[in-house]
Amino acid sequence: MSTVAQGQTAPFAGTLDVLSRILPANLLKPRVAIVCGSGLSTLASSLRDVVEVPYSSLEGFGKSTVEGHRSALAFGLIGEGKGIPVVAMLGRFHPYEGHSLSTVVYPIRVLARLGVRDIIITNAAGALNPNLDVGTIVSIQDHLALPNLTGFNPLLGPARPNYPRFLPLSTAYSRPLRRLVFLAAHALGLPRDALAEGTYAWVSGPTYETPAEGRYMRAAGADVIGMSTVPEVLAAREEGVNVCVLSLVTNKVVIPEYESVREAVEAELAGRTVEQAPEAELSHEEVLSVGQQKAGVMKALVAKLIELIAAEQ
Ligand SMILES: O=P(O)(O)O[C@@H]1C[C@H](O)[C@@H](CO)O1
Ligand SMILES: Nc1nc2[nH]cnc2c(=O)[nH]1
Repeated sequence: MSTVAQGQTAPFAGTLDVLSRILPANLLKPRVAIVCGSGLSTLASSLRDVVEVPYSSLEGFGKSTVEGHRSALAFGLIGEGKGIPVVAMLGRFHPYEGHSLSTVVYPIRVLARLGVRDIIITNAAGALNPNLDVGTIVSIQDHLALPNLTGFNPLLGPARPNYPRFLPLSTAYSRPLRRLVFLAAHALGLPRDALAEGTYAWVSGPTYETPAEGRYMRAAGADVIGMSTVPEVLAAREEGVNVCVLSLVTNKVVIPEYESVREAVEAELAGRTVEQAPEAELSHEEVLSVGQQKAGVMKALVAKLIELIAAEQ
């Protein structure tokens, strides 16, 4: 197995050939794809008649090395009767793992070639908007990607036949799919504040934000922040696939008011004590544990959304 270097011709024929030999006919042409974010691989447990294909058997696929991500595609059916064929990526690739941007988006391009028309991309994210509580699902309506604006973009490279040179992104997050997300939440009877709308900021990671960085991204208009998703959105749009992104808020980004250590020391020297707020630090364990605890609502929402997508055909 080799991954896809920037500028290298992607090995689609080999990947598709392996899949066509492994999968039964009713699973080979999935209509909808799900990308499972950190701690969210249980989203695929709504599928039945599942066939799992490890990434290690697929040329061009990398290995997910982040805890909470599995290295396999799961093909299966959702819904009653004949069912809707769906494929789930049980884990994704992040650039901070050392994967090239071409490897990060290669699975998305493969899914498009299998016939996927709608992709539901999920992630675990930190809330910058103080009104978003942990456990809220945010339907993403836009993104803010400093890496894209400063030269780290999966679409960089020579123009290719049949692909737009300048991809417009003003409608990247499908309004028809966002409508169905809110209808799905209504059908499930979710409380109003379980689902919000907002803008996702993409950062490369693997460091979490400093307070100043968090404050900056919030001031720039972002509601949640994470280390994935946007490269996948770009590749999906370039392939002509409709995109829906759901972020699960696993933590609030810590943006404290600065407390002066100088004033605390001066008070101490003067024999007074000054109360200082406890300092907080985020960990991936916290992200995963919240993701796993709250995955149930996300799973129900994604399954209902897929049923509504199929019903609109
Ligand atoms: O793959 P996602 O975006 O769900 O994972 C988030 C972002 C980082 O990869 C990781 C940080 O805890 O979780
Ligand atoms: N950058 C970033 N990614 C996250 N993924 C989950 N939580 C966070 C966060 O607070 N910041």
